[in-house]
Amino acid sequence: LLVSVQFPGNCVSGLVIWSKLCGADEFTYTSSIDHELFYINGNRVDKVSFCKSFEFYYRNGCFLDSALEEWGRLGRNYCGLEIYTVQLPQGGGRRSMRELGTDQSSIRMLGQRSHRIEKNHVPSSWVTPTNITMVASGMLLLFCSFLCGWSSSRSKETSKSVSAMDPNSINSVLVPTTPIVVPPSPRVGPPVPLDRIGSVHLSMSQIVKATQNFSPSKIIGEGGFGTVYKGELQDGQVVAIKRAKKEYIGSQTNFSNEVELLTKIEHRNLVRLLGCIDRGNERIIITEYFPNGTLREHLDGKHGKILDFNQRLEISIDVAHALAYLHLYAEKQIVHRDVKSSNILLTENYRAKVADFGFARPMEADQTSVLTQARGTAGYLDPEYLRTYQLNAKSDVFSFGILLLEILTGRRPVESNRPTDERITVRWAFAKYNQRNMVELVDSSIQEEVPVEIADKILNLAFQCAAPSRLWITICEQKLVLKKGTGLSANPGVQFS
Ligand SMILES: Nc1ncnc2c1ncn2[C@@H]1O[C@H](COP(=O)(O)OP(=O)(O)OP(=O)(O)O)[C@@H](O)[C@H]1O
Repeated sequence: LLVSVQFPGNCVSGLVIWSKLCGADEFTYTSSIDHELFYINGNRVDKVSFCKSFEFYYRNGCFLDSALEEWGRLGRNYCGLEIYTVQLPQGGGRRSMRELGTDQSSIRMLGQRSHRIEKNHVPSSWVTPTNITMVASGMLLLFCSFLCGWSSSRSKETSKSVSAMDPNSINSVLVPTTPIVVPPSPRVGPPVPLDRIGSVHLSMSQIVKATQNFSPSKIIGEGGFGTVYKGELQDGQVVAIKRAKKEYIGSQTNFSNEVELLTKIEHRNLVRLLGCIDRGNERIIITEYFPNGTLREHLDGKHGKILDFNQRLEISIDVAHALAYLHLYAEKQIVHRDVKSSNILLTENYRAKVADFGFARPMEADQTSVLTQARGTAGYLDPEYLRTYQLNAKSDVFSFGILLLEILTGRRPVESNRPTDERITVRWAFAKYNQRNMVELVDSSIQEEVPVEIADKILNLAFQCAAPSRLWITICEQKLVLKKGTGLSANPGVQFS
């Protein structure tokens, strides 16, 4: 939901947004003859940060048409975005502040220039402890590790996004599908030599040989920051070789630092780093190879066979175990920052391996959160992290909640081709859940019957994890930890307590 506010004097305007996905933020702009000032939640920010945040919210459909229209009418389109708004028929979709106030939200005036929605962000049904005894024999979160060097390429200030326009929709938005990066933060740790890291020590010429000189026929995937090749080593071992694009190789890379960190991490649900090369213009990571591809590909039906419900539960548990390891048991706590279905690789037996640690961030002992640039992928990003840049493990918990919804529904976190009110999966699912419409919630491609009580528990957990406030995410996180070794069972109906 979004409320647009015009302030007196024609020189100040603001946007206040609230949504389950996006959280609450106030965007304020002031101008006088010789300067412009930008604020987010009352804090002065530079124009670049302001526009990046604004753009993110806009692209995720967090703004309501009426507010954008107001913003545009005031001539506040400073961020170079083309704002699309379409009048809804019969007045639907235009909601005034007053309407919002009577519609579950109460609005508190914080002063002439500042309005904030004080709605209880989490519907009460999300937080009833008895609702969820659930989950997770390891639905603990947070994963681990490695993919060393991606960090390096990603530590550069790159903001890559793929735009998907849906001109037929009520409110066309641009949806970034690859990781977004907001302002930079200092990196930690000195670089270390990489030569002997991992169990596979290859020279560049051996890599060239294993990939047939990076032959296009050996490409198994393309990410935002590099190309992944299938490589066959001299001893017959098949590996995945990820080669960073040249444009992401910079001098300030912390590639080696991260490699060193990630090699200390080992868990059966984490993709194993086998080796790295950081020489000249090359940043290469060698990992285990998984012929079964990514979870997202399976949810999209790209591998033919559809994942059954049991397999989906196993995968959820595996990811939870991986995250629990990263957050609780690794030498240093590690926040992955990019938990998503396309970063979950599947083994031949459909067990999950969390991959892609390019954004992963180690936390120092006793450090509960760290101020850092917002990184991750749209749709999976913890709104509080986005708002405050304070990163902690709860951001991964949030992403895990979104992932659970993906696994159960088969939908992507943001479905840009659907009608506006169905586009954000967590909102859509929560609405259906409140209507007790379980049939529509469960992926229709699942052939077997899904026990309603199990689907209910998964959803309940997902909503607690993907709550807009960390207060509620904490509840989810604690439950997952307390429930370690119990709860979610891959054998539906037997042990899902
Ligand atoms: N170890 C692996 N085994 C098999 N396939 C892999 C492996 N690693 C990556 N891939 C394939 O390569 C694709 C690209 O992976 P990569 O990690 O570079 O990008 P991504 O995570 O999809 O995108 P981004 O890096 O932009 O988030 C994956 O989607 C997957 O299909």
